[in-house]
Amino acid sequence: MPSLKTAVVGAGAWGTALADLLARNGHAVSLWAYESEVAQAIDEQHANPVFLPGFDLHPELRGSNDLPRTLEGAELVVLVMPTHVFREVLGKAAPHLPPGAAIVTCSKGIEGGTGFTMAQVAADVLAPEHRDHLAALSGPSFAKEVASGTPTAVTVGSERPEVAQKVQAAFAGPRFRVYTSRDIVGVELGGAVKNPLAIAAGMVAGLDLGHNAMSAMITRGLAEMTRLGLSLGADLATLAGLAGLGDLVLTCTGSLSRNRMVGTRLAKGETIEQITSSMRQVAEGVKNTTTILSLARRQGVEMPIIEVVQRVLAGETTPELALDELMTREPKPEHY
Ligand SMILES: NC(=O)C1=CN([C@@H]2O[C@H](COP(=O)(O)OP(=O)(O)OC[C@H]3O[C@@H](n4cnc5c(N)ncnc54)[C@H](O)[C@@H]3O)[C@@H](O)[C@H]2O)C=CC1
Ligand SMILES: O=C(CO)COP(=O)(O)O
Repeated sequence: MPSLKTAVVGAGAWGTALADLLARNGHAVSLWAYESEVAQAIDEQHANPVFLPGFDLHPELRGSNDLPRTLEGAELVVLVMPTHVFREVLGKAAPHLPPGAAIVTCSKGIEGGTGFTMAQVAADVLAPEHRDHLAALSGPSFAKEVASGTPTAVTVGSERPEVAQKVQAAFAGPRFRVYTSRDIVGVELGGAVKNPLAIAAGMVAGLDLGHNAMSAMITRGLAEMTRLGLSLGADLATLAGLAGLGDLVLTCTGSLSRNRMVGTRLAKGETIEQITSSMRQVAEGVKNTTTILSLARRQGVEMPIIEVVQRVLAGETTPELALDELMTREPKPEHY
């Protein structure tokens, strides 16, 4: 793979881990950070003590707080902003995107109001000549594990196979396996929907409800993800793959998940305000539960687990009552 001039936009844990991976793959990477102190630490100390503490970053990785300079001449642009600021930051980046650059979304969520995935937001914001170069990368991938170099496999979706293959080649390495897919909607939807489901799984864990309950939560969560995905044109195989089931299992069972941790803390009696005010990192499920539910209602799709998560987050019920409520819903066939 030839070395690509690469811009990574967003220096949270995931943007930093991906930028480091791309630099290790021999690309010339510039990482834009929203906070100037984060940009400076990346550039000068080769570290991100705020969002990815404890890792030495590649010495050639450049940090910057200047978006136009970060994007100058980029052949690959990797977008990793939290979803609630995605449109705003991309709007600022748009005039500086070089023509022909592959543009990859790596954020996991659905935009409020529009119900768009992040690649759909990008298609909405960007000039028509950029739209043919869009891709989305998603799958079971905790930033800390990717930064440690433990084996990880993800999927990159694009309507254009040549774009997916370019992105695949740029990211792939002996510890980071990348599959391609034409189903960009399915790839993005899996990553978005698993976040509120991981909050539910955290509640199951926090209440010590046992392994049976966790397995039921994951499987019925997958049913909700699948119903919504199919209604939006996603492929069943994508939802059963890395970006769907794979990421759902990881975040529902992995102690590194921020969304799962939110659910566990809710179950232990903290309020959502107490939890979010104690975190600088983003747990996308907190804001995205409502955006996903609105999308589901628009599609006429039932998502009972995500509905109770929304009511717990709104303070309308407790995790105990919410989980009881799920168990006592009207009896029905498993598949309908
Ligand atoms: N951390 C992980 O393991 C993974 C995260 N993701 C996704 O990546 C996206 C980014 O998450 P992380 O990198 O983990 O972030 P993070 O939670 O580590 O850090 C928060 C990020 O938000 C940025 N930020 C806060 N306010 C901002 C504003 N007003 N404008 C622009 N940026 C602002 C911060 O600069 C920082 O980059 C999310 O959608 C997340 O779901 C996807 C896969 C793995
Ligand atoms: O998306 C992730 C792993 O694939 C990270 O999950 P959390 O945002 O819940 O930490």
